Amino acid sequence: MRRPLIAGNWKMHKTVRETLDYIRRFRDLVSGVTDREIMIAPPFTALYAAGEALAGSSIRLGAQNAHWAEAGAFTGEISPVMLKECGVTYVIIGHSERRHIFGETDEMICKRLSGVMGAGLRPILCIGETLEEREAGKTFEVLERQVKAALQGFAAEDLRELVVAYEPVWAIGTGKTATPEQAQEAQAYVRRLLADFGGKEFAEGIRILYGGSVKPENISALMAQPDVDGALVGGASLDPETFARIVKYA
Ligand SMILES: O=C[C@H](O)COP(=O)(O)O
Repeated sequence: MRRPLIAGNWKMHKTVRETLDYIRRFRDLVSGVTDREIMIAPPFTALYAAGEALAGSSIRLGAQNAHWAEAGAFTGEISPVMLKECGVTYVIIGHSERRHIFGETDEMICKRLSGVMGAGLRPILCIGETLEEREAGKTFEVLERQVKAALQGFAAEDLRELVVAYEPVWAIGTGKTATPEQAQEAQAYVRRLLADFGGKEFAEGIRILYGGSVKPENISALMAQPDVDGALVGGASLDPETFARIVKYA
């Protein structure tokens, strides 16, 4: 049985002070929740303070990206070791905004994944097709390319902590959520790709999240799908009350 993971990706939102206010309210709102894992990923600048504010709580801290090296001449990048020091557990890798706005390639994403794994952190690998690719009937082809490229060179036994997030690009920040059936179809396919990579047992143990305009109103129907093991929530994770409602979906 895969334990659900409800993760909030704040993107480039919230100062340190706003992060601390949020955590104070959010901790109380989700204090009774034990049957699912919760994660928030504030911007880098707020991670250290967030890590301290989350001490003693079961809410996990996430980062929105990581470089593959421990240290070096990589202006503007943050290493997995630095994130670990802040109390980070999960790292989002290959988010569509990194791929499409900042030109991150499948090759870079594979290297970032390796840095994250090497530091003992848990990667959340984001994949997903654009609207154009979906309309051209290329969804499965894109997912296959992204999964294979990211996992190239890894052994399945090293990837037991991997989380995959299926985020159709057309559903991100658009208010246009994939239907539960669309999410299930794509995520069942991703699980088949994972089985091809590391065997059925490996694939059955990997959590696959859905991301793209998740809200309190649509989370339950998405979570009812057999291959939807959680959610990666953007906009609706910015308000603690709204995110707590998503976390507490029935
Ligand atoms: O990482 C989160 C996704 O990009 C979804 O964002 P959204 O919930 O604002 O559509």
